[in-house]
Amino acid sequence: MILIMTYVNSPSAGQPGAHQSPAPVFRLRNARLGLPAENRALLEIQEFTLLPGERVVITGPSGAGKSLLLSMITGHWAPGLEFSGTRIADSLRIGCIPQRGQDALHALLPLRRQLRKATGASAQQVASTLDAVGLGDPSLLARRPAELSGGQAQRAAIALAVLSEAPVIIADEPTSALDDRSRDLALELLGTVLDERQALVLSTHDAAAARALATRHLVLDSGKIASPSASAPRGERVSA
Ligand SMILES: Nc1ncnc2c1ncn2[C@@H]1O[C@H](COP(=O)(O)OP(=O)(O)OP(=O)(O)O)[C@@H](O)[C@H]1O
Repeated sequence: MILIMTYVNSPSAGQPGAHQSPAPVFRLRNARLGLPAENRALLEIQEFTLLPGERVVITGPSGAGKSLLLSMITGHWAPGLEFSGTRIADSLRIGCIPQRGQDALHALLPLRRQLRKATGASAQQVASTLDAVGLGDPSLLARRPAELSGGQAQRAAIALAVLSEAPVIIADEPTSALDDRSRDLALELLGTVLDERQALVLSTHDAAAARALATRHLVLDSGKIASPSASAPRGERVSA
């Protein structure tokens, strides 16, 4: 499976202006995903702006629209759904950390080789990133994804996201398949190894994830953002 998805680009979100704040990497305005056959909206987002380096955690009850919001960001939604509104992306690249790390990885290629192939990163970059996520053991590097534990595969998926250098990383319930120890490690890594310019949007049922990571916490309910959403200054976390 290819981790780095491409999607149709729109004109840059960056607006030359007097403000010092960085240009957004992604924006939605008056965005709606709906079922035209039933004339029904599933998700309506008036405004969502993502800045470089933000760590946005999305929570909300089952069916609230968390996965649909992530699909609005990637630009890939299920057949039969219709998007309307404005969707502005500043880059063609987006990284994805799925629920199961194995789903981000090519099933047949050894770990180190596939990270180099998928990202074009140097051997040195791959080695240091794998080391940073705790996969520096040489015996792991030659393994195929099926030969990794769930936690190791998730850390490999995080390494892939880092090496992709994609400005936006989405993660759909990335800790839900992990035991407590692997979950804590994956959260810690997400908070530390992503580049400070990479923006992360993570959906979860896990309040600990929101506490550990979020510089902004969005709560979705019934297909809408339940306001107000909490946010913290750059470099700080919000409590969920
Ligand atoms: N392709 C589709 N066709 C029809 N309805 C859909 C489709 N995809 C999602 N929905 C509906 O949209 C709503 C939001 O779904 P979504 O998967 O985004 O919820 P979620 O918050 O991610 O839930 P969960 O926490 O259970 O994963 C749900 O009511 C779901 O049934």
